[in-house]
Amino acid sequence: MSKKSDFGLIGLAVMGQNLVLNVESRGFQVSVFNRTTSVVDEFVAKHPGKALVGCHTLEEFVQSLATPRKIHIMVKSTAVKDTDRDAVDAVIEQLIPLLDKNDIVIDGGNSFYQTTERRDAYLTEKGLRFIGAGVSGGEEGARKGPSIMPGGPASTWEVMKPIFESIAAKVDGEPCVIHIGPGGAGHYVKMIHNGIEYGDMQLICEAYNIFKNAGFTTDEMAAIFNEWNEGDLLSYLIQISGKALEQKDPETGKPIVELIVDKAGQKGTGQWTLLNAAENAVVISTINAAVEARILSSQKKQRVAASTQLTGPAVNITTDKKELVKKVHDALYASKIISYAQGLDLIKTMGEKKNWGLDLGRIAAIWRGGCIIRAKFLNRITDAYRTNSNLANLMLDPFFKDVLSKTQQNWREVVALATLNGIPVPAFSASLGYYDSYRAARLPANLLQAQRDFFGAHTYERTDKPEGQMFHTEWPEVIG
Ligand SMILES: NC(=O)C1=CN([C@@H]2O[C@H](COP(=O)(O)OP(=O)(O)OC[C@H]3O[C@@H](n4cnc5c(N)ncnc54)[C@H](OP(=O)(O)O)[C@@H]3O)[C@@H](O)[C@H]2O)C=CC1
Ligand SMILES: O=C(CO)[C@H](O)[C@H](O)COP(=O)(O)O
Repeated sequence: MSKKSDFGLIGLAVMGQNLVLNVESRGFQVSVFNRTTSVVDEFVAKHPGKALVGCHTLEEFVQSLATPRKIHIMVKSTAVKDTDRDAVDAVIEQLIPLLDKNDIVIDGGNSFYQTTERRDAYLTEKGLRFIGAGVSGGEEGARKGPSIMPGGPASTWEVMKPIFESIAAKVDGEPCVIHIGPGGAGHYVKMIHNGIEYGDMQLICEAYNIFKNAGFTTDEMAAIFNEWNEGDLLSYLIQISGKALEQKDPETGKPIVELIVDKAGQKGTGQWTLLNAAENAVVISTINAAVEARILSSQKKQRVAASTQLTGPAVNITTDKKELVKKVHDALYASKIISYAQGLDLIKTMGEKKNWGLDLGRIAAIWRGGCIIRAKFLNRITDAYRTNSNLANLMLDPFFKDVLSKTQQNWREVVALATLNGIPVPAFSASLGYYDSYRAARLPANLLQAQRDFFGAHTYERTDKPEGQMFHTEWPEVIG
């Protein structure tokens, strides 16, 4: 073998293959390996003339790479606790004896950030360098330019920067990749990106469900999403929703969306986001609602059985169609802002706790292109944090404050309309509940504190006494 490769990738499934083609297209020679080696042969044969080196063993693969080696692992990740071991660990274990000091191992899969921290410590101890990089954009993004969220030592990032910057999506000439922070910071931010992705998807589905119940045809709904994609809601997920609604089934001629079973899958990143939010006492009610909506959707048999037993109102939506479209647009826009406010609040909280030095403005900027949540309004989020990096909550940025003020009447009407008609809008209403709770100078938690003190002598603070001074009341006995 003459020239050594600049980059190596293990795991030639959909993401791996497309990333390889992307890296190769930027002028790098890439070595590839896959556990099932026939996949290597098929892949290389399918792309004649490209600077690809197909390898049948890991030994051959490692030897084909220039040092320090840059090895990107893109295999199935399933570990959900730092004690779990999965395919990424299996590949790392096989690689370790073959590598030299300072070689770089990158895990580009959707790994849980705590497993990334474990792997980082483990490989560092072995004299190797590790990067846990979240990659978003699906198949198309991987091929044409994803958003990449790498975590790990800044010095290792510097080595990887030329390749990562050349393959990432570009927005206004800026690559959609930055060094997120040390350790598991990159995979952590990717996890929250996915939580936000869940929120966006559920909100779009709730808008669709209202339209459907109001009697809109699938083509009408497609046209609405296509139109929305020209305005404030311009985003990849709105775009693909419009396109999905347009698609007809070749067999029946019916809209394909209406033939798809209403059971949502999920691989885990949304649930991890929920667990992490609970651990850090951060409210992410919109994202929670989105994850739970997928769970309830998957309980199809129970829902079908319950639909014949539990009653609800007959749907009767008489709102003018044009007016309804505007109202739902505003409800979706406002709820989306809340979802991002919550996700970013969680990132901020964890970043501070872990001392990761996260820059929310720069993180929002790399989500503007390449990734699944890419959207026009991420420019506004970027601006908001560039103007005030200490913003307590995205809702308080002047631009978003104004949007929430202007959209809230329609938002409230949509939640009320859906509720009165028995149409579930868990994410729209959770978002509104968050907004109203966050802006309330006084919540009913005073009564809650009284209850706690009543049954458990948990004590409370008083409005007329200094903060931190605790009181207890001798409540009457109620058990006779
Ligand atoms: N699909 C997507 O849109 C996105 C996926 N991701 C993440 O990227 C990673 C790759 O995703 P995707 O391309 O969909 O592929 P999959 O998650 O379906 O993983 C398949 C790949 O993993 C390999 N693999 C599985 N088990 C092992 C093992 N024990 N040892 C070695 N290799 C193994 C397979 O090899 P073999 O061919 O031998 O079975 C194959 O190359 C995942 O972590 C995923 O979560 C991130 C962003 C988007
Ligand atoms: O990471 C991604 C995009 O950013 C993947 O598409 C992810 O697998 C989607 O998650 P889920 O399968 O849980 O819907």
